[in-house]
Amino acid sequence: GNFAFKRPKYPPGPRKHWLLGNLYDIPRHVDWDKLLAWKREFGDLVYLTAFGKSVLVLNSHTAVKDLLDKRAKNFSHRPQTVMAGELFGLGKSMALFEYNERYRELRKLTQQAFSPDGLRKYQDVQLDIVKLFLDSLRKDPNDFRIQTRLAVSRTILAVTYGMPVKLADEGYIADAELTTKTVTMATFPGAYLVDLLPFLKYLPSWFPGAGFKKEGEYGYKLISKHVTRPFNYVREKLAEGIEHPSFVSDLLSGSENVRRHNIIEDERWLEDVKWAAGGMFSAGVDTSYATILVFFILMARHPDVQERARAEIDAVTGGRRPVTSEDRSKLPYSAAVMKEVTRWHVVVPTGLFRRSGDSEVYNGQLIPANTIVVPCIWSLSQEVEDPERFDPERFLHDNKTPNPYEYIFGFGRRICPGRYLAEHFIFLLTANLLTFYNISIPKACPEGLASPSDVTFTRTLTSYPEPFACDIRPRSERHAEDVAAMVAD
Ligand code: HEM
Repeated sequence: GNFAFKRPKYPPGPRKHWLLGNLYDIPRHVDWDKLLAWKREFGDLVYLTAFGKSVLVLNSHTAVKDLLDKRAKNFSHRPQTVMAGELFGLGKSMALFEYNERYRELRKLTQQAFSPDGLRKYQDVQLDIVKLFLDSLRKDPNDFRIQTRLAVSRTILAVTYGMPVKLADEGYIADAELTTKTVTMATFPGAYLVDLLPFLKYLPSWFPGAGFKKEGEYGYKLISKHVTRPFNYVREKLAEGIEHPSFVSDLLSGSENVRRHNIIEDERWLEDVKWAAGGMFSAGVDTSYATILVFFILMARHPDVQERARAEIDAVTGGRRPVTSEDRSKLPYSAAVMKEVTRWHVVVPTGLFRRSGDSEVYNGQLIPANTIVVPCIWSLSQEVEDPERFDPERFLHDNKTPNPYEYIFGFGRRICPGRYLAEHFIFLLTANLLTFYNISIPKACPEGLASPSDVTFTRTLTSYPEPFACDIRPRSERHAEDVAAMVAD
């Protein structure tokens, strides 16, 4: 036979321009409509190339499982981006860390610290933060977006660094916000020209057009400070013999693994833990915040769902005390609501991109080395009946509907380590919100704010609703008093 001359077959994709390849097909925004159109046209795998770079979009549960789970060894790398990874120094953060032995050690300990067991010790502080949140809505309900973000930020800082709420508010959150903004801008591949043309990084920063280098230097300083300051806070406390439970103190002092390997004072280990911790804020705040905002929107739009969830909660708690972690297993309808919220609008629609290490043949098709792999979580979320309908019922009777918690957090060895924390805190905040407040569509929206009934979503790596208004009122005078009393003592 002539099999020796067979040319490799690449997965299907949009037709390529003779010179530019798919340059103009590669979306500049996270465009889920286009991704879905490709899925309809080309199927589970969609392949694009431009300038010797290749991109593979994965559109089905099977494709994701086959490549990211079963062939994890080859598909757990991240793309290397010059701006974020090199110039900003973010290559040291967990989300961009090179997939190697050092990463795996760090990952293992991180997963222990953020496991349901490891997180139990933060239940009280999370509830305290939720109470402050509820109280803030009593005082100024129109501030709900800022207050949501604040509650999530406080939680991440409390769990990562053991930082008390007051200190977090005064010293750290503003800093962290600025840093997150800078990081976000730099992490969408193609956001900066230097990521397409990496040799540009060798230009001196005074060179015309090399503004990105100045930006890089500015970003690097900003990020280092943001990462170092709270880390030093924990180390100082540890040196004074004060140990607030936290992710960092777990990794620096508590873990048996660390003691066994005698790496506590290893400079490199300190550096790794510092950057792993530093990345939690930008990875955890945006995503959790966006999810809670989607919850507000869907509750305003679906008063019947809201009422039913509330009735379920009241039946368990009596409706006068805050919902706690222990109540969670007794609230199946509320759990279905949260699943459907996360499915209905996937806040990380394209997942975090991966990269293939070596070339690989899958179902007879060639995936070259260094291909950027996009696990299209949005596509997975649409594999249900009538995907645009918001319907928590689909998780109650029909257990054939895939559980969103098994895909919205990513896959395999790089799956989101913060998933249990996110799930738990979002449950606590939303269940308590329903216990004490009614959420509805406002009669009129202030200038510049959309209504929950027609709000649109940003087409960014983490996708949020555009600014919107919501009508949020205590269920009764009595509920308002209960909230006030909760924070008084
Ligand atoms: C609703 C909330 C959240 C969603 C939807 C979410 C989603 C994701 C996704 C899709 C990934 C990519 C995983 C992959 O490559 O397959 C990821 C990674 C990551 N997430 Fe989350 N996340 C959330 C909350 C959090 C929180 C609260 C934290 C921290 C406390 C966190 C920390 C991280 C980190 C460090 C990574 C990088 C993991 C690695 O590359 O090893 N996330 N997340």
